[in-house]
Amino acid sequence: MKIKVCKFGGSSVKDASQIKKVFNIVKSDEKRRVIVVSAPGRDEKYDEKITDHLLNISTNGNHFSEQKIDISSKQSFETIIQKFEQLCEALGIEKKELIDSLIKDLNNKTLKNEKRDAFFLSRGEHYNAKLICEYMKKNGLNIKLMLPEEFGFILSSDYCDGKVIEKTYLNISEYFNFQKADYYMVPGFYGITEDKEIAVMSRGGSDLTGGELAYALDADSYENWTDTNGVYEVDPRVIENANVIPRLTFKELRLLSSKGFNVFHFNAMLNCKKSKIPINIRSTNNPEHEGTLILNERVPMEDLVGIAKLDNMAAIHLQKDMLADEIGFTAELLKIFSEFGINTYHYPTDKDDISILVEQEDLKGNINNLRREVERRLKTDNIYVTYNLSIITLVGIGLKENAFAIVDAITALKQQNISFEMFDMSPSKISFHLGVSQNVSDIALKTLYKKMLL
Ligand SMILES: Nc1ncnc2c1ncn2[C@@H]1O[C@H](COP(=O)(O)OP(=O)(O)O)[C@@H](O)[C@H]1O
Ligand SMILES: N[C@@H](CC(=O)OP(=O)(O)O)C(=O)O
Repeated sequence: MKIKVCKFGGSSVKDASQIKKVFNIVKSDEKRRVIVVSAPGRDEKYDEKITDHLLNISTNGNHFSEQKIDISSKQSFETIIQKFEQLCEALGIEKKELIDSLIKDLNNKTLKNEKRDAFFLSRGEHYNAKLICEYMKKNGLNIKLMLPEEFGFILSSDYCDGKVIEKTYLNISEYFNFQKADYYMVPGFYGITEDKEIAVMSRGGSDLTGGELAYALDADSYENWTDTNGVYEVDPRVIENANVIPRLTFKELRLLSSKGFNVFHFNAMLNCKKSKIPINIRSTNNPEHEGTLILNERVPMEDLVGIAKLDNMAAIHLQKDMLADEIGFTAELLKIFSEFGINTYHYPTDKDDISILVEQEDLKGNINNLRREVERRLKTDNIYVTYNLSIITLVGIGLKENAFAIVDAITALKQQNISFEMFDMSPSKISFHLGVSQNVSDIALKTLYKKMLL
């Protein structure tokens, strides 16, 4: 029997009643054998994720104070202990050993800088998996806890942005052999470096753990359980009552999730795509719903499947006469951005101009030096920046056959008097991007949704 790997996100394991739902979901399909869990997410009482509280302790309160959130490191410590105590009590788990060990970890004084952050960040998944595994065992499941540090989920030494190392796949296929247990429980998000130190992947990284396990075990499918019925045509926080997209290709979801659909970590699907393992995004709160199925291919019934929006972007405009004739100009420009560690999104260009779209946050404290460096190396005539932009991305493999869809989009915006700052079509012709001022971005999204998807 081919098994299913199931990842339950923070919202699915945030409290005892959610964990009970997880247990029922696991039991209701005999293929669901490998369970990946996140740290507890936000709940009715706590506005911040346990993972953020952990980072707040590691950084001595800086993590929240930088975001102007008034929670001290001591308060984070108390919140975490309270959360795990409550979980143990509500699930009937013996708490002393787990809480003592958690307190010991949270008092760690030996690790420094990134290694310390990574270790603290990982503790939410570590203890939540222990606890949920205990609960499932107590309720009759023959389940074994598989810790990344024990079976060898090996990451590169970028402690807070670790990348999976090839050896991990061999380790998984060797250890997950179902000889001593029927089910395996794995904490997501973290792994261990070759030097045996804890590292984490990027935020949202439990999705990655699930994707890598599904790939290494050649799973039947990878189920990603969250708090929405699937992937909606537009962000449900901006537009209520949008439809769930039943089927999407990997490419479509990758484009949408890199442009604002943060329902799923877009790197988590790379290997599943390679092995044609379908990903099913489903709701723990509504397991009857079939959710969204992500596949290698699908036959498009429509032009457009989804519209994503990415806020807090900035465009850096550069002008220089005949820059397009200078071989290597764009390459050198992008090199400068990469030297500053700034990720670039789009770069519409013309004979004398080029604009580079970046995340606004990345310019903080960098912009003056960046400007000087560009002027020095590329002798530009003028550089200016437009802040507070939003990128609206329209995606669908059907668009390839109907590029005129863009006419409908622009007409709809014109009728609402919404002008746009930038337009760009992807080379694959399955997505196009519109840059609008952020203060009209919600209304622009609603307008496009009504015209093109409703
Ligand atoms: N198009 C979309 N479809 C579904 N959810 C979306 C979309 N865009 C953004 N989201 C957000 O993604 C959230 C789920 O992701 P996340 O909070 O990481 O879940 P989890 O806790 O399960 O890992 C949803 O609650 C929703 O607010
Ligand atoms: N807990 C980690 C990893 C993760 O994947 O979480 P979630 O499933 O809640 O997105 C984070 O907050 O980044």
